Parts: sequence; structure tokens; C-alpha cells
Amino acid sequence: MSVTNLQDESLQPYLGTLQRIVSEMGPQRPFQSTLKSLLKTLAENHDFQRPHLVIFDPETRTLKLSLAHAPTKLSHVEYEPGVGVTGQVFSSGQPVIVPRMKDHPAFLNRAFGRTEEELKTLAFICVPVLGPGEDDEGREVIGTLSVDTPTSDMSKLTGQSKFLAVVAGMIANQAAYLQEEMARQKHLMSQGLIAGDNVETGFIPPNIVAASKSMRLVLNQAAQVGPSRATALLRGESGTGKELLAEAIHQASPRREQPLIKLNCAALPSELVESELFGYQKGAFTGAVQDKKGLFELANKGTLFLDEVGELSPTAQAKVLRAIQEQEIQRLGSEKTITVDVRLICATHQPLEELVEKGHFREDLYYRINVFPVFIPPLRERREDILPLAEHFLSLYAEEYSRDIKRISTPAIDLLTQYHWPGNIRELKNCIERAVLVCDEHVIRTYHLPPSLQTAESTATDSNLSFCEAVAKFEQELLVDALKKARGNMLQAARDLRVSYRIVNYKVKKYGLDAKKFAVAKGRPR
Ligand SMILES: Nc1ncnc2c1ncn2[C@@H]1O[C@H](COP(=O)(O)OP(=O)(O)OP(=O)(O)O)[C@@H](O)[C@H]1O
Repeated sequence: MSVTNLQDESLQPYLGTLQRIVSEMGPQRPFQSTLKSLLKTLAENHDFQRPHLVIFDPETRTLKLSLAHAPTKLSHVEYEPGVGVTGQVFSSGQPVIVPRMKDHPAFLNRAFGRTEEELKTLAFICVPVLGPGEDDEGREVIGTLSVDTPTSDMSKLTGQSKFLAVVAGMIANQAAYLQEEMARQKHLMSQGLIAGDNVETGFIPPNIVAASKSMRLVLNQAAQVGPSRATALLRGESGTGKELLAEAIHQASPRREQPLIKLNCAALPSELVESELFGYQKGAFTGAVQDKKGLFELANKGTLFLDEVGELSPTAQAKVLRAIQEQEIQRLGSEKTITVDVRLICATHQPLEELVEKGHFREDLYYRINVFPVFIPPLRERREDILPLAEHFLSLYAEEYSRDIKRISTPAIDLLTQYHWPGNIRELKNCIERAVLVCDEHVIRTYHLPPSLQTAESTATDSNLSFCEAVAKFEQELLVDALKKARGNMLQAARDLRVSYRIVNYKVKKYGLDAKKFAVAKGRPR
């Protein structure tokens, strides 16, 4: 831009905007109000509509609509890196101009519900926002800045794009603060310290017992994710209640009147899983004597729960990915594509991150299903739940078997609460059912409980851990040591342990650690 050009009338709004941004960027100014007023200025001074900032969340590896000068529900709009225009700009670090929204195959129109007319008359410009740094090389892309603007000739749109790139370059610090604030909010939310957008505090479905803080937190998360369309990934040992939680999430969603279809991917051979999920056309294979709908079709408009998702074969993984991305499936033996609208909930007890690392589970599918992970702790880590659960099952089975059993004796309660419950709630449920059946009094006593609970070997004392528990304990100690050494920096801890960041992140969640707690000030004795 030459100095003489600065006299140009048409440049005045651009210069005015830059001037205003600079004047509003004092170090004392709160970053959020600076960014909000920047978006407002872009809308008021220019032909820009819906200016908005999308910021990358490194934990879920999704892009989140974080600030917009337009009416929309921010927390519900997410993009995946590489997908759609915003995702592509983030991944490539290069601006993209969409001269007419309607014509662009990658334009998702996810956030603002633009009308058909608008899609025909508007262009979209999206530029990368870099984080702070000395020079452009070392700076990573942390988000995008985008606007709608009336379609126009390419030279005007290119000029606007260059101008937005300058603006994006000026807000690196504020955008980095915004990214950190998002992480902080999420952390507080996961601790149950603040409520998310949709949290109905005290959300406890009638068939779920949750007395412990950690289970309340799990239910809070279910209440948050329920109303959205986001894929929830339920993680926890066998018998911890993943399927029950999937039902609760479905019930908390607008799809509750529609079907909830379930498939345990480990229960069938892989070829059958595919035909179950996608259906088949008559003659597709021997025995396919008539057309059959798959579970994706049966779950249309409702929810599909894939239990043990880590067991899906590579082909099934590819097809599920396509079904999620394109919302389309094909029955086996058929070329015809069928559109499906299905909300997915997945569950696994496996360390999916390790499966990804070993190449057994597709990384792209992992990111697709890991949008909202929920960790259900094993029963031995939430002992406050044992007695309420035992009493819940007692009343359930006393009624079912018409037994007049009112309570559990104190010594029996002691046994129940001391046992380490490797089979989790399912084992507790079976144990109480058995006790009700063998009990010929009005009280459940120690001798009504299975022998496994009554032997000292069965309880989890430190000197008598099972192999898996000892390994887990050792792993947890290593992790805590590494986090202490790295002052809570999970990336550094991962480097020291010579594992990936993803694995450290997974284990930190698995063991309920708070990495931030290790971030003590330098030089402070530990
Ligand atoms: N919080 C709870 N309150 C009441 N019942 C529960 C609770 N959690 C689990 N259950 C019951 O325990 C049993 C096991 O739960 P569920 O089948 O949901 O576990 P899961 O984690 O899906 O197990 P798997 O991984 O083996 O499929 C079920 O009968 C379920 O109803």
C-alpha cells in the first residue's frame, strides 16, 4: 500500500477500523470486550456481516465458535480441523474466499442458519488467527476469523481478505487468552463448579443411583451433552453403567420420542456387525433372501448406541466414519445411498488412544466420536455409592421376588463397602439378587452374601492388590511423578515418559488427576 493511496476515500473505513482496534487494545483492557468490540466494528464500519471467531480446543481437538457479532448459540457450534471451510483454513493456515456460499461444496452453513437467498447472495471470507510468537514461522494457528459479505468481484474480496488477515494478526494475544479461558471454563464445568449451558443441576434419572460427587459430575456431563447432537463417548470399566448412561443421554435429548438402538460391537463376528449396522440387499450374500434394514436406518431421527466401539473392524470403522461425516449409508450389496439422521453415542472400556497409536483404530474416527468424552469411575473409586446402590437393588429384587426384606445388617454393609467390586455395579446387582433369593429372614446378613466377599483375599488392601490394580497403581504413581516434575505441563510429562500427549491426557482423566494442581510456582518447595 503506497502512501498516496492512503488518501483514497475507499480506504478510510479500513484505516478507521485499524485505528480503533489499536486504541482499544490497551494491556489493561479485558480481552473479551476488546474482541467483541472488534467484531462489532467490523460489522458496523464495513460490508461485513456475522463476523465471528472460531478457536481451537486442543483437548477435544475441535474448533469452537467462540465469539460472534450475530445472534447464535455459541456453545453448540463446532467444526473439525480439515472439515468445511473453517476447518480447512485452520489446518492449512491459509485464508479461503468463498465467492458465493451456495456454490462451495465445503461450505457447511453450520452456525447461523443462513437462508437460501443469503447463500446465493453472500460470499464468505475466513482467515487464520495465529497465536502469539516472535515470527510467523514459530506461531501456530489457534483459530479463524470469518465474515459474510455480499458477493462481489474477486479483486474486492481479495482486498477484504487481506485486510482481515491484518486484523487477525493484531489479535493474537487476545485470541490466546480466549483459548485459555475456554479451557478454564471447561475445567470448572467438569469439576461441577459452574454449570454449562444446558445443565439442569440435579439431573438424576429415576433409575440411576448417584450419591457420590464423581457420579453427580458424570450426570452433569450427561445433562450437558444430552440436548445437543454431539457424539458422546462413554468410557469406563465393564459394568460401570455406560449403557444406562447412554439411555439417560438419549432421554435428555430432543430425540427421546424416537428410537434408541443399541449394538454391542464385541458380541458379533465382524462381518455380522457390518450387516447389522448397514443392512443388506437381497442376494448380497448367501442367505440374504430378502432386503434388510440396518441399525443406522432403524435409528433414523433417533440415537444409535455403539457399545465396545473399539472392537469395530477396519471396514466397519470406515463405514461408520462415512455415516457420521456424510450422514449417508449403503446397504451391503447395494449402490444406493440412503440418507440417515442419527445421533451416535459410543462406549468403550478400552484405551482407544493406544489402539489409535497401534493403528488398530482409525484416528479420524477417534476424533469424530471423542467429541464429548464422559469417564465413569469404577465403583471402588466411589464407595459412597455402594450402600445406596445396594439398597436400590434390594428394593428392586425384594419386589420382583415378593420377599419381605427390609434392610441390610451392619456387618453385611461393612463387607459390601470393603469389597473392591472388580465387576462394578453389575456384580453388586447380581450379589444383591442372589442375597434376596437365599435370604429367609427380613434382613440381609453376611452369610447371604457370596463367599468372594467374605474372604480377606477379596478385599483391596495395598499389600494384596490384583495384578491389574497393582499395574494401575504403578502407572498412576509414574504419571503423578512426571506431572510433578513437569509442573503440570502434560506435554512435558508426555515427553519425559516417552508416550504421546494423547495417552497422558487419557490417563490423567482416567485417574481423575488435575494436572493444574501440579503447576506450583517455580522454586516453591514440594
Ligand atoms: N448408577 C446406577 N444406578 C443404578 N443401576 C446401575 C447404575 N449403574 C449401573 N447400573 C446397573 O448395573 C448394570 C450394569 O450396567 P451397564 O450395563 O450400563 O454397564 P456397562 O458399563 O454398559 O457394562 P459393559 O461395558 O459390560 O456393557 C445394569 O443392570 C445397570 O442397570
